[in-house]
Amino acid sequence: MTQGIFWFRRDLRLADHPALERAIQSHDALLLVYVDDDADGIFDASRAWLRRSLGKLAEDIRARGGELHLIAGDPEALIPALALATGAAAVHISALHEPDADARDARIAAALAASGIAMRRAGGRLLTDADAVLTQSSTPFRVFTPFHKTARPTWRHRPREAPATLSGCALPSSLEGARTTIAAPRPRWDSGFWGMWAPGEAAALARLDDLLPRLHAYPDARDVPSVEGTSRLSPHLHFGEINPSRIFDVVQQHGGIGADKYIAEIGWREFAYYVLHHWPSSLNDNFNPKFDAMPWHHDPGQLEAWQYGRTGVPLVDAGMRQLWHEGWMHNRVRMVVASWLTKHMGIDWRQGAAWFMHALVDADLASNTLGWQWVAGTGVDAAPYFRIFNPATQSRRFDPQGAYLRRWLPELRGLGDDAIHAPWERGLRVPGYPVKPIVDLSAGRDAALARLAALAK
Ligand SMILES: Cc1cc2nc3c(=O)[nH]c(=O)nc-3n(C[C@H](O)[C@H](O)[C@H](O)COP(=O)(O)OP(=O)(O)OC[C@H]3O[C@@H](n4cnc5c(N)ncnc54)[C@H](O)[C@@H]3O)c2cc1C
Repeated sequence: MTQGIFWFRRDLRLADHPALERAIQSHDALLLVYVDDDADGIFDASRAWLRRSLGKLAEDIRARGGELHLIAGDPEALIPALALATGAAAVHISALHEPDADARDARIAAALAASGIAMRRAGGRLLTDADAVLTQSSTPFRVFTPFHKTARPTWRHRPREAPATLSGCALPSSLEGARTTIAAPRPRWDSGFWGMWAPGEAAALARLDDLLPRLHAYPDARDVPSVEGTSRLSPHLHFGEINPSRIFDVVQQHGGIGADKYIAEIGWREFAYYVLHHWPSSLNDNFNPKFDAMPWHHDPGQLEAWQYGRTGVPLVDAGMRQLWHEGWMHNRVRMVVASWLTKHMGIDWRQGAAWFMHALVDADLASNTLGWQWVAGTGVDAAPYFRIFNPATQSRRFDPQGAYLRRWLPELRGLGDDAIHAPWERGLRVPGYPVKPIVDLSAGRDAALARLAALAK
């Protein structure tokens, strides 16, 4: 009988799971484990998600006769120890496609190999082979559209049913001391999340089903923050509760208006991982080094006003409060709040990205970094720095009746449909809300352009 280990990470599902399928085919007995490593890049809001997602996965595994063991500690020590204690022939994983995590996996693979144990890595998080999708001169793409045109024809989906049964291997007694549970946040700041979210594979598949009848409206509705115009699949994708190949396949088969636009957004996620793969330093460094000399503004007070939705700019404040209450923010509003922070307030994109990583349930190194560098104008793709969103104009355009603003800023509910976008323009004073924006809109824009001009010299 051969023993194997399946190490779950951000692939918390049972269907469409190439690594799990291979592990089941390779061994008679499979120990299923999740290692809770606080240094694993799982930040606060997403940790609340993780806790519930693991609970659902454990239930799904139990229903098939198996057991998911949750242990805490450093995987570099625990995985080899577990493999030795169980006499495993191989440890199976899905690739994470993040520079630090991949380097750690390579070290674990080397440690296992030294004991004659294999580490078997499969895909399942992405559709694109980053090393195979290149320009005609064999260099990586720097711009989304040609990347997407080249990558999309290579995307494939091979449906895989969830296994009907799973074996229930016990945790070796030498590792009993590492057994853990993930505690609920204290205080329960996440309580607002769960009216909106249901972590787990079944809920991810239900979200995909829910999208299909709305797909025809997606190209326009995706920009309107007051309606459910998008799929809200991002945290499910982040935790691997659904394989993006399934989404691609289902949406492509459904077809019609909206399918291509939706698939292009899945393409942006692919592009984010592609950029991270080819330029791993873009996690911390400006993609364009010209911006290294940017004189970012250091102002903890202003940063905090942005974080807690007290800038006096309704669309920015509504977005930041949605983020705090739901652990998620609409994409259009993410762009506006990020532009406001980096351009009008002149604060380094890395500070905004760090707050998002803390507060988003879909916090994802690749997509978050690409999003911030794109909006800040320091990144890949043709998004110039001098593109500066006017938050009042954006608000009037994408939330004309102020429905989104009224939802998240109850203090402004009594204002008229136009005044609510920029109360200061009419000298309106609303108790409990800033009298004017923390940075004047046109002065902030001029200052941002002046910083750019100084860089160009
Ligand atoms: C500053 C900034 C930070 C961001 N941080 C993150 C993040 O940490 N995690 C994250 O998943 N997305 C991030 N995004 C991208 C995007 O805002 C979210 O993916 C999207 O809002 C999720 O909602 P949805 O699932 O309803 O999207 P839908 O419109 O339904 O799109 C479907 C899927 O496509 C992918 N997608 C859509 N837009 C993008 C995009 N611009 N970049 C990458 N993938 C995209 C997501 O996986 C999404 O779930 C960020 C964008 C910006 C501007």
